[in-house]
Amino acid sequence: MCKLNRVKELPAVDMFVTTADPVLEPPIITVNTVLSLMAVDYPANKLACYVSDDGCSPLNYYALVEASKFAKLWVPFCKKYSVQVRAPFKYFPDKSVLSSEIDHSWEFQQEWKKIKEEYKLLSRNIEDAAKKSAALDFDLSDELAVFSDTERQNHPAIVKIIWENNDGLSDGIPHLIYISREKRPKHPHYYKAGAMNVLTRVSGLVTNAPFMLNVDCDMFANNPQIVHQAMCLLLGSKEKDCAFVQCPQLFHNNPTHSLELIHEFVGKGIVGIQGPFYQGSGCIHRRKVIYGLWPNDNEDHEGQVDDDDYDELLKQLGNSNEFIKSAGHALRGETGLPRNPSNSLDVAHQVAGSAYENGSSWGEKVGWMYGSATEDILTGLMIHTRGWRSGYCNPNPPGFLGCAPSSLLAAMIQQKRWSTGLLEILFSKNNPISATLTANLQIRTCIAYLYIIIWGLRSIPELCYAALPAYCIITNTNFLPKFQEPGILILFVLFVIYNLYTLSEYIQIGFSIHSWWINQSMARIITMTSWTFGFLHAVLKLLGLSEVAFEITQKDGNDGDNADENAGKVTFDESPFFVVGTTVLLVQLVALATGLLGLQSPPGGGQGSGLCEVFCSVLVVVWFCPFLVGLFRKGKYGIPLSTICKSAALSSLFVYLSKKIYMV
Ligand SMILES: O=c1ccn([C@@H]2O[C@H](COP(=O)(O)OP(=O)(O)O[C@H]3O[C@H](CO)[C@@H](O)[C@H](O)[C@H]3O)[C@@H](O)[C@H]2O)c(=O)[nH]1
Ligand SMILES: [Mn+2]
Repeated sequence: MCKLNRVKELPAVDMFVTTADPVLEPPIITVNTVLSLMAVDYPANKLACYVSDDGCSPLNYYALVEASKFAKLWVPFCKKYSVQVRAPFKYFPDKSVLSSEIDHSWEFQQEWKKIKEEYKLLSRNIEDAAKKSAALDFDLSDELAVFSDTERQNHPAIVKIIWENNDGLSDGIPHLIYISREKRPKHPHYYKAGAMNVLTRVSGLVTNAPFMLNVDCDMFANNPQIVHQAMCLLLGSKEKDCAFVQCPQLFHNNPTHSLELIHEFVGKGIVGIQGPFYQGSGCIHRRKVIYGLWPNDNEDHEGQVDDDDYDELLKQLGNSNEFIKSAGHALRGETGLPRNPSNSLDVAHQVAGSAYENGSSWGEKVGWMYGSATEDILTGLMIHTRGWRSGYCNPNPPGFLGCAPSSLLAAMIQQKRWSTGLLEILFSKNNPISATLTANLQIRTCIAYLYIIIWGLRSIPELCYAALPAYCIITNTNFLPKFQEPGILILFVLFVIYNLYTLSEYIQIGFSIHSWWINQSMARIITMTSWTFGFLHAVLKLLGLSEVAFEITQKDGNDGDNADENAGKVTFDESPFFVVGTTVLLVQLVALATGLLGLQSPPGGGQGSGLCEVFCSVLVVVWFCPFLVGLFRKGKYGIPLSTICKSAALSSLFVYLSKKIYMV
């Protein structure tokens, strides 16, 4: 355990939650995240929770107001009984808490029941309000009047204090503040990065905590000690050793997600170089680093303030005197006077305005960086580029748990955005290579960044490799040695070693063989579909022909009832991702049928295709099994006829071109 008891007073932490769409991100999810943060084991007067709502949704606001009322029961209950998981949607279904805790008295049982009922009521109220708002029959009471006449992409800034811990009680309930930044059609808003920058500025005015925790709306605090744990790293080392502390992204609805493997076998290695990448959620940043400070800005003058450095930075932060003053405090490590949140509201609206960043360096040198759909990796890279290190916090139980996309389509959209965003970084002037050559990014960290940011490039060779066996079978040629030739042994050994090696990684961390297989198949599908589109999108953006938008991932509601029933079934729609996937499959099927029926072209100069080509083709079919099943299913679990027709046309084109190229 760490030595936080040596610290006289715990520092304040501002906690940020971002949400952007009350349909794709049901408010009850955000509410659970907020409740879990408000209930962490940390003095309540040192915490403030800020929720950014890019959806400008009265429903979200209403849900948070209701949540703040429930928090008055929930937070004391959690602290009194040392509840482990402080997101009610996870806590209440787990009946074992009632039976296993022997010393839990009759009193506990009564309270448990009462609070469970209250949570049910809260969920129901939010659901009812959602139905009304869907029918545009939402009662805009006085409090909600600010939302009238607003459009999602066109509205003034709304900053509202939902709950204020007025008496500064350490065992009270932390402040809860709602922010919907100004949006105007002509002003770019930079998606999540823009939202994070507004959160940074508004919180700078209101509480100005030296540390900022940020989580996505679907990522609840799963370990009530997490803020303490992160502080051990942030306060326990020299500043320059830790610009931010990142908890690995883990998922409550998909514990065997392939990201887990990356954390285990790549992430932990990176920790030993300059520290983990910033992953967008479950991370605590130092405010002054976000304001653009370099590790050596105050190195030589321990305790002394180098005014020139700071003045230079302050110039970049926009033109609100109040905000600059607060940023000055933050950069100098002074806490400033604790303020009453309601006193800062006017300026808060100003810094949440869409024009505030004009002429400043937000998004370029300070704050969350603009220019990539994976703003997290870019922002972390820029911090590492300045020479900072980062810390890794992976307590048991895990600090945060999020929600992985549960449908194939949602995963494909997310992966497309990631691959585009990562390539945007590769193609930008801030890429890791130039960061190593011209700034302070260590060479091994550079390689680690390159390892992930070139993901999207992989789609093209993979598509070629998938096409190759089919091409060979159709044209009766070969790209692999014959079965009886000794050369085949080399390939066979490589194939077996690769698969055994990846399988052993799964087994080492206690995952099943089945999860290995599912992830192998998903990796092939995602690479050939999402990453291809991601790559094309990044190229179009590079050529100035397209803009990259942040398509939000669909999050499932917290009821989880329907989830099990349909688990494992893949749903399809007319999305182009499925056209590519179905085409890859059909091409193999056509090739295999051609081979079986002996319709191949007569062998030319070569030896004709053999068993190895057939094996490769069958392997692709097996990887694309979800599509094969989809061909025969009806309704949403079947591939739509229009998609099959498009894919059939593309496959015919492939066969035609293969024969044509072969003839030439
Ligand atoms: O215009 C926007 C778009 C998104 N978000 C928020 O951004 C977060 C992440 O969005 P999500 O759709 O869940 O994307 P994911 O791909 O699941 O997110 C991962 O990837 C993102 C980009 O790399 C990171 O920002 C996230 O932290 C990381 O969890 C959510 O809280 C959204 O509400 C906004 O606030 N404004
Ligand atoms: Mn997400």
